[in-house]
Amino acid sequence: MEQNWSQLQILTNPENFELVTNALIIQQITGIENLNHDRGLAIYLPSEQLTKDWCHQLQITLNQLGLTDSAYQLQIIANVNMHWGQNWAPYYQPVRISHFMSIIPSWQKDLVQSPYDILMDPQESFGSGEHATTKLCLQALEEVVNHQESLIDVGTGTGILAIAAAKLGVKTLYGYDISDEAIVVAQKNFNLNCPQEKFQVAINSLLDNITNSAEIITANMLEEPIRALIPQLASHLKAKGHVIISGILETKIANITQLLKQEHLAIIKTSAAQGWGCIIAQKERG
Ligand SMILES: C[S@@+](CC[C@H](N)C(=O)[O-])C[C@H]1O[C@@H](n2cnc3c(N)ncnc32)[C@H](O)[C@@H]1O
Repeated sequence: MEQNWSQLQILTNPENFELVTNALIIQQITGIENLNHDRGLAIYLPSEQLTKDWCHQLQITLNQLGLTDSAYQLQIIANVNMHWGQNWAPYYQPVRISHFMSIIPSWQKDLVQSPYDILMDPQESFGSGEHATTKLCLQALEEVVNHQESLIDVGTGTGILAIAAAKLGVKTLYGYDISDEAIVVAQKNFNLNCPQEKFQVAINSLLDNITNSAEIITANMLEEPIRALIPQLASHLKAKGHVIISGILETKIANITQLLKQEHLAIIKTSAAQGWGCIIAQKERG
């Protein structure tokens, strides 16, 4: 039977995006996209799941996180994909990441133009390329990847960063996530894009009990897990290895760079888009 999906739009100012993202993650939602012109954030849920009770619970969570009712507006667009691949299509156009990399919805394979283009099912987990933090990490990967052998992607989500790294030439890829849904989706997307490469994906929080190291570590997560991850980074990075961090607000870049420096990671570059920040840092010594 065909699944009906509805879109929930949370209309609010960009300075509230992190709080709304936190609330959605608490509600077990990871597939979050920015609405055009930064009008707010949107998610998709099976229509029968997107009930008034569900929205009420979200309002309670938003409230607990400090967002008052007047700061946002919820709007439901019912049954957006009556026909899979037709009604989704207006919402998910290819997302241009750089001169030679785009994210293409998996049902529009014919739009793939470059070997670096990535196919994605955007509805599945956070990491469809729509979000500024994912774009910033992908752009950072293009700058950093240069014949390295291995990459660890913490909070892999759809696996999008590991896929991009594999396409850019990294040979051994590891992805970790606390969500079992993400693990399945990441592996599926990886196989769709890079069937010939190896991707070891596992459920794990941060890098707890992980013994392997890599030349690049990517982590696009909220500020709290990023802060918890920073002390672990150096020991999982090979000599002169790079970390790419995003998911933090642009206003928090200075705080996070400070923590990275304390772990002897030198700041190579910071960038920002739509209020979100991204940091590239490098291990100073082996
Ligand atoms: C913002 S999404 C990023 C997805 C993808 N890497 C990207 O760049 O688009 C964050 C992901 O981190 C995962 N996550 C959150 N806390 C985590 C933790 N402590 N350890 C591992 N993964 C975590 C979430 O389940 C989610 O899939």
